[in-house]
Amino acid sequence: MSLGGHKVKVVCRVRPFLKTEKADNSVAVEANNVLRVNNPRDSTKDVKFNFDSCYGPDIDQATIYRNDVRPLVETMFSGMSATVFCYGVTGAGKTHTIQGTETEPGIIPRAVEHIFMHQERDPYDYDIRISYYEIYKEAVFDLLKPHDPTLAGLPIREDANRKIFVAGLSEKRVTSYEQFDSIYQKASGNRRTASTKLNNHSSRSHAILTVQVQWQDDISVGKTWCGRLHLIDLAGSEDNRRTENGKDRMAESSAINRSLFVLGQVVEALNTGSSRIPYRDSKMTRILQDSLGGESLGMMIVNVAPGEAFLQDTNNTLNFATKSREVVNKPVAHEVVEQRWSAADRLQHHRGAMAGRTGKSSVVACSGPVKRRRSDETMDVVCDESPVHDDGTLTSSGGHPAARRHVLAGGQAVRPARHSDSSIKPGQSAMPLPRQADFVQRAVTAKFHEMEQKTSSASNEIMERVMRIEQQLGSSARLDSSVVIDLFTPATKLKTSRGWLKHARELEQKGDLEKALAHYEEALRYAPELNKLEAHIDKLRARVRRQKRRSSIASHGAANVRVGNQQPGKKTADDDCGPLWLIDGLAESPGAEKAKRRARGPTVPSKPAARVLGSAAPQPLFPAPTKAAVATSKAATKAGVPVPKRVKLLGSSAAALAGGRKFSGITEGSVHDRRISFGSSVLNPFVVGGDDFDSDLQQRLDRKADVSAVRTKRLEAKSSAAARLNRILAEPPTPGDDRNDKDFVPHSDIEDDDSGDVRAAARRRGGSDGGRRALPGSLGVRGLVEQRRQQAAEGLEKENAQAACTHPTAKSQKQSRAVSALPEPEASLEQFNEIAQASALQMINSADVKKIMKLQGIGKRRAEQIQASVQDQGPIVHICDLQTRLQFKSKLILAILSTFA
Ligand SMILES: Nc1ncnc2c1ncn2[C@@H]1O[C@H](COP(=O)(O)OP(=O)(O)OP(=O)(O)O)[C@@H](O)[C@H]1O
Repeated sequence: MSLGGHKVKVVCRVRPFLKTEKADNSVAVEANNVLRVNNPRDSTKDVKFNFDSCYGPDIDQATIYRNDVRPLVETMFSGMSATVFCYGVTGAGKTHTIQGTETEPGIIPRAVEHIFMHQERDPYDYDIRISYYEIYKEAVFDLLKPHDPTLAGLPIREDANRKIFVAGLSEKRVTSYEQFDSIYQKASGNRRTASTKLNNHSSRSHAILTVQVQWQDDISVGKTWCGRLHLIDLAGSEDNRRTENGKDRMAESSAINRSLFVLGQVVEALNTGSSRIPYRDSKMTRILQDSLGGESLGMMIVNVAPGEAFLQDTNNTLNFATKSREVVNKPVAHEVVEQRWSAADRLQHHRGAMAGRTGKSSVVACSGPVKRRRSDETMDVVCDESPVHDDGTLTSSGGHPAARRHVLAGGQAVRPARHSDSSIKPGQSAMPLPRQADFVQRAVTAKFHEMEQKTSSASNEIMERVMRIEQQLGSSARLDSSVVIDLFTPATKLKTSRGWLKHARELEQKGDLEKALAHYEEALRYAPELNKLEAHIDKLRARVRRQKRRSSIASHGAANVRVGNQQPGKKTADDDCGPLWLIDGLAESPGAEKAKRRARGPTVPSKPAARVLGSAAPQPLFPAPTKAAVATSKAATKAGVPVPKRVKLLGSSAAALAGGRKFSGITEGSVHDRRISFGSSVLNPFVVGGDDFDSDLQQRLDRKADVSAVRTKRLEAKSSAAARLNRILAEPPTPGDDRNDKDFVPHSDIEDDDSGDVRAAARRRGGSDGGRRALPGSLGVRGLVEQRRQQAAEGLEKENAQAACTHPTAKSQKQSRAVSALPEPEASLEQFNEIAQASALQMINSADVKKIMKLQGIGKRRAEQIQASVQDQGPIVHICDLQTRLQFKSKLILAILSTFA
């Protein structure tokens, strides 16, 4: 029943200045419906906005409700839907208007109170239900349930009448205002709010409270009417520069602003008559779809914050509100909308109705949507209207749909029982029938009950299926495929299953077993009761496995089946290992293997793999492990010789393959610590092996032993060389005949030498004489040390040669280099160190990166550091200056000195 075009009503409300705000005259209500606002671009000019009503800061909540909201609430009782939503920037007073406070209740409490008052006045029995949800970051959450962060948002759907609803949303039936209030207060606590710079309790979501009233008309009996009221508190648009939102608040804010932007686009599209209205672009507009250009009555309360600070926002809000006034709705009265009820309700109602019909209960009226006048309390709702006249003729039309089911094919009908009449049993007529009709009546009654039961169980099943789906929808955004299958009726499931079966059989006949298997499995999903099919699938699975194994062996070659996770064609380190013979009989116990080996005796082939694979007949293949083999294996394990990981299939598996029999070998396994495991079977390590395996292993062991012997010798040689060098260096200087006067450097000469020469640097080392002391070993020391140096070098060379190391290591080479690069000699270790220091300083003060890098422990970075320091701060006088100037650790300084050691 359409009631013609109806424009969206727009009401403007200006909130009072808050204590923290500075009052001004930038926004003012001029008349009942005119609002004057300073032009934000030119404060000398004003802009005037016209709305259906305008309320200033001094107008209370009751007035607004009485003047504008109450008439809209009344329309519910004509079976219409109405929506009231508050719009405005953050802190403009939306929540205050719609929700209010304890002392100043807002629209929601007033409207609900009004509905209950209306109910008391009315003769009808109203079924009042509420649902309450929020749209937070584009996801819908049920506020009547405690917030569960693991749950995804609820989906928004369209029913058969193209009405939008939230699937899986809970509804609560309320019978008094007090009950509503306690539920509402608790649910409001679940709403997400946060403190921002502009509002201490800023709503971070759009909140929608729906009150649904349903009742049955007593004039047009059988018609159930439903009126709905949606009360919406939209979150406010936010300028993040002003709110100074953090990361979390920003994410919320962008979701809010985006949905409000879409709201603007929807209004624009409606006003311009666009072919596409972008309702679906945001959850909020999707929900408001019916109220903006739909079949609901719509009212928008525009909340405005006064003051210059909000002037720009106020102008934007009012411009949007003006546009919204042009939106036209086409409200209609809604008759019975049972499909909106949750499956649980429908099931409950249905069960109640069925029970009522069979005389088990008379509580239908309390749980179901079908309401009756209070005066009919004791009467079963389905018996209210009889489809038959007293004379047994069929009513041509009308009557409750449920009652219509009482009519039978043969034109006979039964008048169902009234529960108020306890003497009448179910199925019995309330009216006496002619005698000859008794028999017919009984037969008909029996038939009727049979049909009722069938219908009842089918309906129950459908209801239960729908309930399961609704639950799934409520708990997760994704539907399980099994639930989707659950949607089908048994007949559809069987039909679908047959379709899959047909294809599967065709594929099996063609020999495409894998695909056939997949099709059979799919068929089983739809008809899990088919036991034979299950057995067939098992068989087919085994066949597919065998087929795969055969093709794998054919492609890899039976003699070279790899184990482990190696990728075919990719060479790994294991490839270099020798082959590991895998001998068949893994599943057998070690005892049985032993017996077999004993029986075969010494006729073990030396190269079984080659032989067996080349032959068509199976051959005995278990070489008895010789003592030597056992010892070798143990030694190999001990020495950590890498275990070969390549496997060759031998034994009856390979032989069977060669002989054309069914192959039962194993292609997957792992080798660990010389044991090969395949599932639960573990191969005895000593069964693994053949002559060539053992000899290969022995060879490797020998090689390993050689290598370690060489290494030990080399190490010994090195350490003795080092010891020798130390001894030489530690020996005290013995001045003697080798004294060489020309090597004596007079003090004055050194002092004048600023070339950075080692001795000069050594002299500069400090001390009481200021470094002017001549080197103590200068009396012929050079000759002596030169001799020692030569001796050391010779010794080292000799030792190196003795080490019989044909491949000298880098370290020994370095050592030799170090010996040949020994600095100017001196007589004692102390003096030698002095010279080392001087040499190091000489290289350092050269400020040549390449030269500096020759010092041990100095890389390019450090060398550059040193260079920069020398260039900036002058030469380094003492080696310890490196510590103070460049924060070098003493370890590093020692390393530098050791360059010359
Ligand atoms: N008419 C009014 N009378 C008195 N105080 C008001 C009025 N309107 C709003 N306020 C006060 O202004 C402040 C902000 O109001 P409210 O929280 O309702 O704003 P809002 O528009 O819902 O903001 P947000 O969008 O951030 O949730 C509150 O402290 C509220 O008490």
